[in-house]
Amino acid sequence: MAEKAAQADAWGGYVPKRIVLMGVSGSGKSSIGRAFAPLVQACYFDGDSFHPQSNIDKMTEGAALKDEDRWPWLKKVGETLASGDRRVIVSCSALKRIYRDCIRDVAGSGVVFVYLSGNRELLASRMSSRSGHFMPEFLLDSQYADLQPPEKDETSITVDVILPIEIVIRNIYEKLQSMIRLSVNTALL
Ligand SMILES: Nc1ncnc2c1ncn2[C@@H]1O[C@H](COP(=O)(O)OP(=O)(O)OP(=O)(O)O)[C@@H](O)[C@H]1O
Ligand SMILES: O=C(O)[C@H](O)[C@@H](O)[C@H](O)[C@H](O)CO
Repeated sequence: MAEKAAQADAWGGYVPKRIVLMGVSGSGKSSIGRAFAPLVQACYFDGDSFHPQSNIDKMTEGAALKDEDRWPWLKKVGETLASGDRRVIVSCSALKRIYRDCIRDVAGSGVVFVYLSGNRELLASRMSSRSGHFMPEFLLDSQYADLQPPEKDETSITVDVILPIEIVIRNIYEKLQSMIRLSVNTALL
C-alpha cells in the first residue's frame, strides 16, 4: 500500500498539458504514448489515426508523404491538442520545423515537443521486428531526410530511445519536470 502511494507520488509532478511525441518512424512514439499517458492522467491519441486513407495507402505502397499530404493531418493534430481541458498527448512525427509551427499555430500556446531520438540502424531493426504495421522499413531514409530536430527556440526536450521503454519514459518525465521548474511559461500547465 505504502509502495503504491509512493509510486503515485513519483508521477505526481507537473506535466505539461499539451505534449507531442515526435520523431521518425519506429522511434517509439506509439508505444511510449500508450504507456506514458495513463501514468500522468493524460488522454493519448495516435497521430496515425488522423491520416486520411490516401496517406496510409501512399505509405503502404512505399511512397513518402509530401508537405501537401501532411498539412490536413497536422491541422488535426493541432486541433486535438487544443480540444478539451484534459491533458493530451499526441504521437506525430512532426519532422520539420514548419510542421511544428503549424501544430503550434492551430493548438494555441503551450505545446511541448518530446523529440524521440535514435539512430537509423537501431530504429530499422525495431521496425523490422514489429508486425502488422503499414509503414515499410525502407521509408526510414526519407524520414531522416525530412527530419529537422527541434531548434533552441522551440519548447522541447530530447530523449534518446536506445534504452528500454520504461527507462525512456522515466527520462521523459524527469526532463519535463526540469523543464517546468526552469520555465516561466505557466501556459504549459
Ligand atoms: N525503447 C524501446 N526499446 C525497445 N523496443 C522499443 C522501444 N521503443 C519502441 N520499441 C519497439 O519498436 C517498435 C517501433 O515502435 P513504435 O511502433 O512505437 O514506433 P512509432 O514511432 O510509433 O512508429 P511509427 O511512426 O512508424 O508508427 C515497436 O515494435 C516497439 O515495441
Ligand atoms: O510524416 C510522415 O511521414 C508520416 O506521418 C509518418 O511519420 C507516419 O505517420 C508514421 O511514421 C508511420 O506510422
